[in-house]
Amino acid sequence: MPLSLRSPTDLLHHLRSASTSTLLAYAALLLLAYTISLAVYRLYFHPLSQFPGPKLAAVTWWYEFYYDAIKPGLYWREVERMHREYGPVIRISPHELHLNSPYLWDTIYAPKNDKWGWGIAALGLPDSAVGTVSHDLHRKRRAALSPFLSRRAVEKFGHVIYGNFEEFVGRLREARDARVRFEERGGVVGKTGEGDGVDENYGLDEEETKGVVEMGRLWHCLAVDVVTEYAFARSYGLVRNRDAGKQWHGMLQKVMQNGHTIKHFPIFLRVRDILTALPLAWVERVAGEGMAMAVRLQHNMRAQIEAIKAGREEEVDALRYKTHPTIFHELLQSKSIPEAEKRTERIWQDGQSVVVGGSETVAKVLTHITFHLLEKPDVLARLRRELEEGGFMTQEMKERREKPRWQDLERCRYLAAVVMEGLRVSMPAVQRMNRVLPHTERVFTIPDHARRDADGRPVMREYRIPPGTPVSMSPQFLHFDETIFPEPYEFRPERWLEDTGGSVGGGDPVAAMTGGEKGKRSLAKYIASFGYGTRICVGMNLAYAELHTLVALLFGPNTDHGLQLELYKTSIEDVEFVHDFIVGTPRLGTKGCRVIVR
Ligand code: HEM
Repeated sequence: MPLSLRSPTDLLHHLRSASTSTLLAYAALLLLAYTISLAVYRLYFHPLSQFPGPKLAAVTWWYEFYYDAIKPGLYWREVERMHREYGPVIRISPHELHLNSPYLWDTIYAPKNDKWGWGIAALGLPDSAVGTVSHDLHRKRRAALSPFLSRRAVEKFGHVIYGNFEEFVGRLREARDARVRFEERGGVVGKTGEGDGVDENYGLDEEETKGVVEMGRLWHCLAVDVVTEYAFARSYGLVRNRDAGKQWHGMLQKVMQNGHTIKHFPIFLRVRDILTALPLAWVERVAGEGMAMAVRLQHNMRAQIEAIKAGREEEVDALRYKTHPTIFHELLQSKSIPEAEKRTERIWQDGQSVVVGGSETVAKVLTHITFHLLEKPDVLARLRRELEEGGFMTQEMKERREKPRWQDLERCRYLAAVVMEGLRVSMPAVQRMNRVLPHTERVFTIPDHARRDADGRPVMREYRIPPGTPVSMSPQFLHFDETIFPEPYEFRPERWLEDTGGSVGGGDPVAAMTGGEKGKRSLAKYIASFGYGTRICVGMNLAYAELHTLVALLFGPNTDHGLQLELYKTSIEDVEFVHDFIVGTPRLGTKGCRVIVR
């Protein structure tokens, strides 16, 4: 019988009397109609409909999800392909434009633009400075954080880096001894190819017992130890505790790999909340020791904050700061934020962001530098020569067995160049940096390399970005842009010495990067490893102090550990960035940057 509905009451009556299968059919039809109209809207009527890009990416988030989560971490490659086909401004999802032009970084990141809430929700730290969407609120939160990480503050903490480095050297010595013992039993570890005593089928752990060290993990543990001692006045001790380091590092790799899935389905963040609420023994059983350590860190931070607030941290050993005030003392005393901003539930998030922000990033750069120095003996030799001849250690310092100071080391131009090149190639932060453009149209004119004029020059094009549009840019496109860094895949520190703007070795590297020193921003302004503009990394001073000092301590001629590293079955494919798991990650299945110690 044909359906005749004359009023909404008829419709309701009809639905009430309809069978389940009819209702399901109606629901499916409705869903189909909604999907089709949404697709039509996004393709033809959406404010971004005029921008080029694959139709599927404009219609649905699943396009991005596929490359992010299934491929995984390869959407950046697809975005790179889209730029080649469609030009410098493209639509990469229903709501987001991606821009690729070295000339737009200041335009997008220097103004007071907000972050895009969707883009940073996966971090799970909405009340930390880094997770704050609003520009104005972020300014206050950052002002409270900055003094703790200022240059002056960092200069006083050289001993934190040296102390933890000693533990690191201890681990390298253990590895050397393990190799010697293994070889004494007739095994062979080294670049011997055929007949090598370490079987390719061995896992990393088995290799470790024969003296092979995966430097990515060891640097990571050291970076965690330094940043936790700096921020919470007690080192997490991952270098010393090999198993804990392994668990923690493994957990973090998984969290980073799942970052994109959480971005698309933030509901998974609730799993973290549930885990935090469970007893630690259960967390360990359900999610492993690494996750239990992360939850324990959260509990400790909360307890430390509460104890400081109540003035009773001296009473409990586990909460007492051993050597210096913690990041939480700084935040609780800050005049830059009102009392409401000092609630425990907010400031532990700043504590967490410092651990997350200051560990794998630092480790990634150090791992790349390690690989390239060991792979290029001429670069290593030049570095050692310049450190030797630069006068960074006086005779008295050597006699007193003192360590070189960061303030002095950063004057070594070649060391600074090695660090800058490490920052460029290692891609410690590869995620798209989102900003929402303000509520007025933005217009800019840039070259479109996908279209050429009769003389082969890129055509200049004007782009009008609708108000309120989320836009993003990716550091990897900047760092490997051959118009700025010729032969971009070559690790060539010399390019920084040729830089007429003198980006390196002339003093404060942070000032050089942020344009604080007039005339010192030529090449450095094309480095976005630390982010860019108003949200640039607040931990840069500590990062540079670690990078300069640790490279000089491990590879320089003035230190007394007497150890020599040699790459072990490691090629560029084991370190170079392939997957965007928030930090740049090499091919899946690699055993990482492995060395043996002599
Ligand atoms: C080579 C080392 C490092 C790299 C490559 C790096 C990279 C970055 C990047 C890309 C951002 C901006 C994120 C965004 O736009 O949302 C950032 C922010 C941040 N970093 Fe770092 N970082 C490094 C070292 C550190 C260290 C050592 C610390 C802690 C002591 C730290 C703490 C932070 C914090 C707290 C923020 C948030 C700043 C804000 O939103 O105002 N980072 N970092």
